[in-house]
Amino acid sequence: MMSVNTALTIAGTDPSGGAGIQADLKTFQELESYGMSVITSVVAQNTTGVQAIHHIPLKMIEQQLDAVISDMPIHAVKTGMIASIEMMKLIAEKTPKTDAPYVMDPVMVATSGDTLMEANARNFLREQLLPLTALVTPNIPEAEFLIGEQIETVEDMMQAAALIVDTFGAGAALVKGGHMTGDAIDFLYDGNKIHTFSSERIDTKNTHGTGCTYSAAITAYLSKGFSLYDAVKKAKHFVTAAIANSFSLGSGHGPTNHWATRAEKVRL
Ligand SMILES: Nc1ncnc2c1ncn2[C@@H]1O[C@H](COP(=O)(O)OP(=O)(O)O)[C@@H](O)[C@H]1O
Ligand SMILES: Cc1ncc(COP(=O)(O)OP(=O)(O)O)c(N)n1
Repeated sequence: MMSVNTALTIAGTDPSGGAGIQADLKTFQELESYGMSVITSVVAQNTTGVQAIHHIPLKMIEQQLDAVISDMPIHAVKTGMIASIEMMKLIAEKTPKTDAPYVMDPVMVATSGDTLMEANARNFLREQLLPLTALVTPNIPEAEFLIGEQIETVEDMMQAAALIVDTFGAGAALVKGGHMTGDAIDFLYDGNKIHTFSSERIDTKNTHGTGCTYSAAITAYLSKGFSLYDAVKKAKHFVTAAIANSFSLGSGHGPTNHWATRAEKVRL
């Protein structure tokens, strides 16, 4: 019998296919981890921004979680958009039961500027959910919120990664440099050491869903048993190729190309 590794995403949706659950499942599939999903919010959005949000009733989120956790093996879990404290409480109660590494993309605001997490839920995320993670993957504004300080330099990014782990209790922190200028540099602090992952900045406006895709790729690699360092290294390659081969679809920030590494014909 063929053995298979599995990854679960708990997140909101993107009907235009570039971000959220859709990006996560595409990424899991590309990286040959069997993808599963629990939907927290249905979001009417596209490359130009968010038009409307419908939160799934709490009971239904719980039933989705129970359905997966009670029946399926889960080798890695990621969360994306979790809008409210009530949803966070549920996830904090249920996900540890999976015993799988937990990757949190602390989605607060979309690139378009639309808010995806209620303001009062941010502190709860930091205080209650963060300590459950194997890895948290904030972009610059999210890292600034988590540490309560501005980030202006690469030294600030490294310090933020260390603070998020040593002070706030995340298992590891990957502070992403997509919002900086110059090369796209990310810093991983694993509790012992800072690791640097760098690529040239690609001149494109098609970056819708980059954060979702990156954290989903890390989750897929962890589900397959790669170390945290190797999972991030391979995922950085995956997201860079996805941005470099992105699609000018829609009239705003187009989506990335989730099959770009397959097209390279290189098995990572
Ligand atoms: N224009 C770009 N060229 C190359 N890499 C980029 C570019 N924009 C973002 N990245 C990379 O994409 C990944 C996602 O980062 P980021 O855009 O900061 O996240 P988010 O989508 O959560 O805001 C990171 O590895 C970052 O360095
Ligand atoms: C449902 C949903 N979740 C997360 C995001 C944010 O996606 P992200 O990859 O952080 O980047 P942008 O799409 O904002 O560029 C989202 N838009 N929708």
